[in-house]
Amino acid sequence: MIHKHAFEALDKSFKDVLCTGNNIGDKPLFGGKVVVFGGDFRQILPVLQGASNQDVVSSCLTSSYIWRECKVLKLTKNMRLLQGNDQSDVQETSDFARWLLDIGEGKVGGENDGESDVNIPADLLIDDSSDPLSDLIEFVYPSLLDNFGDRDFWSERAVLAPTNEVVDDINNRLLSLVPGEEHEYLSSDSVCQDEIVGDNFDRNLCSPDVLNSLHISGIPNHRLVLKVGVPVMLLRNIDQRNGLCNGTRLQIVSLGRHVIEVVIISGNNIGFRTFIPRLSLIPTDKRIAFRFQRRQFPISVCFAMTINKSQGQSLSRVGLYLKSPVFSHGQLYVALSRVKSKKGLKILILDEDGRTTNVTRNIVFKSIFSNL
Ligand SMILES: Nc1ncnc2c1ncn2[C@@H]1O[C@H](COP(=O)(O)OP(=O)(O)OP(=O)(O)O)[C@@H](O)[C@H]1O
Repeated sequence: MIHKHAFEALDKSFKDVLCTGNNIGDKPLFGGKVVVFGGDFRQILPVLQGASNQDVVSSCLTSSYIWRECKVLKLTKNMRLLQGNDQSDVQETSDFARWLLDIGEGKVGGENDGESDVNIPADLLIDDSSDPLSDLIEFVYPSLLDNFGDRDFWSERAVLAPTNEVVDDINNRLLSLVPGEEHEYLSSDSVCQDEIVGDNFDRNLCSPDVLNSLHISGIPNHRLVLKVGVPVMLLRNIDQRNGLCNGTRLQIVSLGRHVIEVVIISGNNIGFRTFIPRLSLIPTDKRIAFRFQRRQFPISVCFAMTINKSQGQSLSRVGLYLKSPVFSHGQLYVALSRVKSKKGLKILILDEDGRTTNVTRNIVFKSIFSNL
């Protein structure tokens, strides 16, 4: 979800462009233009590092002066679930849709202050078996080797997990299973020049080895290993008109030295073939005390993806792997609500001892709903 400051900046720009006079208080909101916002406050709220629950809620549109002048209209049908089910499933679909809303609003798991343990129904769980993770992967990607060449097979399925670490493990596991020669692409990392000029910058703190070892959300890893045919996700907006946006899923067609040929497998332009170049990417993570740039292909393997990255996607098969529980508002709801049918969802939950369980954590900052 977008920070309220983005909407407030847009409001002020519209007022500057469309209104006369110097007193901003006299100018109508958005310069008098009607603006339609779309969103779901059950989903993940703005990501603010190190912020308290209250800071996060305060960063939302509902805490802005704009909200006082908004009229709220509510959508009542889950179109995603209506698409993926036939008439025989009406009751099951309606019960599942209601359960999803209850998860999103923190009504499952009894009275709580925003964090609760919820019991997941048995028919959604991967049963205890000798290798439950393999069972989850087999559910999402059945007969992987037989289907490897089929583009449609990759377009509507994913394993989801809360953290990048778990996602990387699953991606590496699946990459090693699929046929084909591995191509390794190493990034070139360097500290941005403006950090160094005229400063007592300690270069030893950020040697190439240190920079290469950084794993940062939204930035491809230093070492990117790919094979022809694997699904990858684009990590930057490259060409929105042709459907090449942050989050678009692609399949590798060929692996060159300087460019990678891909075909789009999700979004508006499925089937479009194009080339992805290396880009210089600068992380915005405030936990890193200096600015550096990584020159790398802006893609990551996406057999598995983080729950945050899955926002906006509609999938026919989802395997939710909760090796550790979710850690922020809306993540469980987003993960569970990506599927087009209940049949397309399986969940594997591990407890602290690594044993399968049916209980997991749900986090809902309930104060976000107070202004709606
Ligand atoms: N009016 C409609 N008729 C038929 N299908 C629809 C309609 N509206 C949405 N859908 C389908 O429902 C799915 C979800 O739509 P969309 O991604 O626009 O919703 P959303 O509110 O952005 O979802 P989310 O925020 O949960 O990602 C899509 O597969 C879309 O094709």
